[in-house]
Amino acid sequence: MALTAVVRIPTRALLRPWARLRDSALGWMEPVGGVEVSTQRFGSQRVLVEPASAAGVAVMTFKNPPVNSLSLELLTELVINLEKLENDKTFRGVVLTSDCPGIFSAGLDLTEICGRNPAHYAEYWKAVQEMWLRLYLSNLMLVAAINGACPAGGCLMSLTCDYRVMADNPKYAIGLNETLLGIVAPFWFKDTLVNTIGHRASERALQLGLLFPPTEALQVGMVDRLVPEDQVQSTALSVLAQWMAIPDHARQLTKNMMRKPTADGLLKKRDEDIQNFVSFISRDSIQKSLQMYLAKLRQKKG
Ligand SMILES: CCCC/C=C\CC(=O)SCCNC(=O)CCNC(=O)[C@H](O)C(C)(C)COP(=O)(O)OP(=O)(O)OC[C@H]1O[C@@H](n2cnc3c(N)ncnc32)[C@H](O)[C@@H]1OP(=O)(O)O
Repeated sequence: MALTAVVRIPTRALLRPWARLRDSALGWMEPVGGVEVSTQRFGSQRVLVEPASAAGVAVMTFKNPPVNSLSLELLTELVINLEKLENDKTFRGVVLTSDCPGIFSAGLDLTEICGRNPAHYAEYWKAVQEMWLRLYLSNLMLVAAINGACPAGGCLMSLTCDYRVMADNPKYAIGLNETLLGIVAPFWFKDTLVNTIGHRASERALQLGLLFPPTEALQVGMVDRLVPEDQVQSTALSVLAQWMAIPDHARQLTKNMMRKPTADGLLKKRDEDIQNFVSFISRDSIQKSLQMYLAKLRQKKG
């Protein structure tokens, strides 16, 4: 990895993220225009990737202030950087964490699913699906270092990891709170939760839109370990060190055996899932609910 070189990601690809993904897969780069990305950190504007001091480990830090909402850009950069890590065979494990104080991720960016047109909803949902599929089926060992609030899509992202370490701060909460917004978590969100905490606990958590404080999240199995806030990342790294002792091929095949049936559920009907999302989110009643929720969030300060 070069230490100082700067590469440029083409502006057109930022505007058309799927073109950019394809271009990235082909190793295509444009020499002029676009966004500067330092290969020193391997990352991009909203997703920093730094090699950890332990060999084979990287830390992926989300930096999309103020709340790390999962905008189209963040989702795209996440997938691109994950792909780069997977292609670079020196990396075996990644810690996912946040640069936004007190917030891991606020979940889906509500401005992406509110007041836009059907084509945008379809493009956005495809990006959400892609994020989930890539993380959920990743051959890398993924550990979430949850250093703040972790609702909805943020929780989903952490649930794709192999292990979750959360800051033991009662101000933070984690869960799939979609029903509180008047929306319904899709079947693959539900499946991911069921695979983590079981059917009965998921049924209750999903219907009530529960956001669990850390102690309850640990009890229900939504996170694996609580530590003081300043030890979240170091603990995640030491967990990874333990997982690294397992031979990769055996662990990867096992992970795939456990997760593939769930991922196949979406892979078999991606287009149908996009259509369902677009028609659901475009309903007037749903748009009204989302607008009211956003307005409440914005009023909090006033
Ligand atoms: C079929 C549909 C399926 C959909 C599936 C998935 C659902 C989702 O993921 S929807 C998103 C659900 N997310 C939430 O409910 C979290 C909402 N946010 C919060 O609870 C708080 O913001 C949070 C605890 C994360 C942080 O609190 P604070 O530190 O107090 O920050 P503020 O609340 O003041 O927020 C700052 C700023 O950010 C805007 N914001 C917050 N969340 C989002 C979001 N998810 N998307 C877009 N924007 C968000 C908030 O409105 C504030 O904006 P300004 O007022 O303009 O500064």
